[in-house]
Amino acid sequence: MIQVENVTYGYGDAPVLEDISYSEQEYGITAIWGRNGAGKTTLMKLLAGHEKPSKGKVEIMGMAPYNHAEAVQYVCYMQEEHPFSSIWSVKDALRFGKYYYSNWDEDLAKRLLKTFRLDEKKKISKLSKGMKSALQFIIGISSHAEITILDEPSNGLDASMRKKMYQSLRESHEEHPRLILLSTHHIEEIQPICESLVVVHDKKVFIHESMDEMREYGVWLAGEQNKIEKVVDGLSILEKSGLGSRLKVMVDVPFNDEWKDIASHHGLSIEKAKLQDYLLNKTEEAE
Ligand SMILES: Nc1ncnc2c1ncn2[C@@H]1O[C@H](COP(=O)(O)OP(=O)(O)OP(=O)(O)O)[C@@H](O)[C@H]1O
Repeated sequence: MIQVENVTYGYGDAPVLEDISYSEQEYGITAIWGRNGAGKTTLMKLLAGHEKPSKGKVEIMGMAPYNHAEAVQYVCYMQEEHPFSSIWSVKDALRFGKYYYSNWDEDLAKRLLKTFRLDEKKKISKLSKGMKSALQFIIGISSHAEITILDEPSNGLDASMRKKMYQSLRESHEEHPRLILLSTHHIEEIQPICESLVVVHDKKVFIHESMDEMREYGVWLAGEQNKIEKVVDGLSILEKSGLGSRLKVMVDVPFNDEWKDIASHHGLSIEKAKLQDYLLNKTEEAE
């Protein structure tokens, strides 16, 4: 569905993404995570055909999306601050969605307006940041586009609205499976509804893994310093803190029965690290 081969792209001389290769061949929800300025939006723009790679090849359904109407008909790309016309109302934006996306689900759009308490008559220019995000999300998800790309859909939404968003996303995807790519800084919250994870870091697609796999990684071990040092010898330590003779370390291993047995055997406490903390450490380690 998506094929990126040896792509380099930058806005000036320095590349933002360099020689990246990445593909998605199955339906599912993929979260794209990375530090500020890592290049998530840039990757999404390349996929949506808004930018042309300086080197390499981007393909959507076997076609290069840049300046290619046939290819982009499969794509709905909702930018972070989507440039709606300032005179449009919410209703106008939905009318645009209905006109533009051939698989548009009007019932879903209407239902989601109620879920997010959006008034159809309200001018988009008068919406709060969170309400605008909700509108963009509603259009993105109601498009039923084969490839739906959402840039920071939860931007500005409060915790309760984010919860509603994740739930609607999962339900809609289960009813109409498709490929949904979304960038996020709320990885901890969104990971339960995602099939896979892409991490953009250091100009590369640094990680592309199934979420089931990623959820397992990152283990906190705590206990007596000498015991910890013995157990983690030769392993990748992602974070370390100590107090007196006690040590706490995050290790780059899976949280599984084997590690629970090792910890119990050495009298150490063991805990799963949060995915967000694990990724922050992994990307720091790689710097
Ligand atoms: N239109 C532009 N002109 C020049 N530089 C740009 C432009 N858009 C992005 N950049 C630069 O490209 C880099 C990647 O930006 P991008 O928006 O893709 O990152 P991001 O991962 O989406 O970041 P964030 O999480 O902060 O939204 C940054 O250094 C940014 O300053």
